[in-house]
Amino acid sequence: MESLKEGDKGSGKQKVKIVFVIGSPGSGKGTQCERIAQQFGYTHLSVSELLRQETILVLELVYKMQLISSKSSMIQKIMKEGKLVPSDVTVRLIQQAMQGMDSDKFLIDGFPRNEENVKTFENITKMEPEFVLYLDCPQDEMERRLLSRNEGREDDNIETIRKQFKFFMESTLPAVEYYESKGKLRKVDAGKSIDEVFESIKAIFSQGKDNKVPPSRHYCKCVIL
Ligand SMILES: Nc1ncnc2c1ncn2[C@@H]1O[C@H](COP(=O)(O)OP(=O)(O)OP(=O)(O)O)[C@@H](O)[C@H]1O
Ligand SMILES: Nc1ccn([C@@H]2O[C@H](COP(=O)(O)O)[C@@H](O)[C@H]2O)c(=O)n1
Ligand SMILES: [Mg+2]
Repeated sequence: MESLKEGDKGSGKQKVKIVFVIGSPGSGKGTQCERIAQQFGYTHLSVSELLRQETILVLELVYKMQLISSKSSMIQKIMKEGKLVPSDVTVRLIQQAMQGMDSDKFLIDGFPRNEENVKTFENITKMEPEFVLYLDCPQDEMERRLLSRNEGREDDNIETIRKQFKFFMESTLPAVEYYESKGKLRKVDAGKSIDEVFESIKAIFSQGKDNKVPPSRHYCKCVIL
C-alpha cells in the first residue's frame, strides 16, 4: 500500500488519514464505527476483531498441521482476562491490516488502550492519528449494554467487564489526556441513544480539520471496582 509507505517516511504530510476510536467496553465504538464508515468512507478496523481473527487463523493452522502456537493461546488468554495484548503484537496486526486494504482512511476501533500502545504505534508506523474520537459513557449504562450484547464474546461476563473498566480508568485515560494535550481529542457523550450519539459524531467528522472542537476536561465518573 503505497500511501502507507509514504506516511512511514515522515517527510512532509502524512497521506493516510487515521482516526483512533477510544471508549470503555460498551461505550458503542463498534456500533458507531459502522455508521461512520458507511457515511464518511472510512475503513473500519476493530482491533479486538483483528486479535480474535489472529487466534482463529493460528488455531486452524494448528489443527491442520499439528503445530502448537503459544502466540494464539497467549492472545486468547489475555483477552479472556480483560488484559492487554502486548503492543508490538497489536500494532503489527493493525499495520498488516492497513497494508492489505485499498484505502487511505482508517478508523482504528479500540486503540490505543494505554500510553505504550501510543508509543509503539508511533515508533512502528511513524504515523499519527488525525484526531481521536472518545466515546464517554457512564459505567452503569455500559455494563447494562455489555450484559445484554449476546454476541457470544468470551469477555462479556461481569468479572471480565469490571476488570476492563478498571484497566480503562487506570491505563487508557492517561492516553486520552495525552491526545487532549495535543489538541487532538474529540469527546462525545455516548450515554445517549445510538442516533443521538451519531448526530454528535457526524458534526465532528463534518468539520474541516482546522475547525477544532474545544478540548474538555470533563469525564464521566466511573467507579474503580
Ligand atoms: N447508544 C447506545 N444505546 C443503547 N445501546 C447501545 C448504544 N450503542 C451501542 N449499544 C449496544 O450496546 C452493546 C455494545 O456496543 P458496542 O459493541 O458497539 O460497544 P463497544 O464499545 O464496541 O464494546 P467493546 O469494546 O466491548 O467491543 C451492543 O449490543 C450495542 O448494540
Ligand atoms: N488495543 C487493544 C484493544 C483490545 N485489546 C484486547 O481486546 C479486548 C476487547 O477489546 P474491545 O476493544 O473490543 O473492548 C480487550 O479487553 C483486550 O484484551 C488489546 O489487548 N489491545
Ligand atoms: Mg467493539
